Amino acid sequence: MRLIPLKHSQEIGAWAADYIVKKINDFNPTAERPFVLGLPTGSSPLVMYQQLIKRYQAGLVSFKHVVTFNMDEYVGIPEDHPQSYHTFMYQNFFNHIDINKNNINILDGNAQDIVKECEEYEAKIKSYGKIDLFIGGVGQDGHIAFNEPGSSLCSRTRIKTLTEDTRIANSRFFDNDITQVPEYALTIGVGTLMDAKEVMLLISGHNKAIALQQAVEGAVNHLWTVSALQMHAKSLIVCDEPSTDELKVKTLKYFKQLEAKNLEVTIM
Ligand SMILES: N[C@@H]1[C@@H](O)[C@H](O)[C@@H](COP(=O)(O)O)O[C@@H]1O
Repeated sequence: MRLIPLKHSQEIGAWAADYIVKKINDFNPTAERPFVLGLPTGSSPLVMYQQLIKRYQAGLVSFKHVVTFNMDEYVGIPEDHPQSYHTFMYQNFFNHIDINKNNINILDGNAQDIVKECEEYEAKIKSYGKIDLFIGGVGQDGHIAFNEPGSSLCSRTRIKTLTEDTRIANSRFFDNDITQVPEYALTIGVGTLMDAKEVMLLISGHNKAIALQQAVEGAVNHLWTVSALQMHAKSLIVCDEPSTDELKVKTLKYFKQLEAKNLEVTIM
């Protein structure tokens, strides 16, 4: 695992955007060989999307040959609901870049046959081989996508019941009214995420400090599904200072030293 400790949350978005742009450009995607990107919603990736749009507008990157798979979607709210993840993605990203609409994949939370919907999502991901880079955030309780505490660390795309904690946290987007927050969501599984070639998480704010601590210093544990990343061959966490409040001083120093060394190698 690589940990990139930055000072402010704004820096996370710029760092992540630069990383993604480099990955896409190095890959040099074509229609026959697209770059496959896994994407999250939430407040954590917002600056990253803004920065990606800026880089697209500046001609630094094209999404023409990029295929995307979103992590999750609420069940039971219309696709055009202001808080659906469909709406979020189009408003904050897809409407502003040159992505081919046929290359966008988001789970349908209103599918008649949920099991089929989830199986087809998994099959579609597999049809591309592997997701090249999956980006995510983390919930305060350590969930990735909507893999709530106790989710199997081998889980695949399926329906999940949202915990009270998650519904309270997400009620800020629903007039602070928990009764408006859906009770279920479709989500990729921890196993689906782990299959990606690379995973990058964006973590900011003091309210995520325990989740980050569990991700980096805790034992691999289904109660903190984010900790599964310790078993991933190529994972990366980009975080800000407040989110590192629960890490040991020694841990933080160690990762900072590693990054300083990385920089030295790059400069040389
Ligand atoms: N399903 C999403 C997660 O994918 C996201 O990581 C989490 C944190 O969101 P935020 O970045 O707004 O704190 O919220 C939701 O639960």
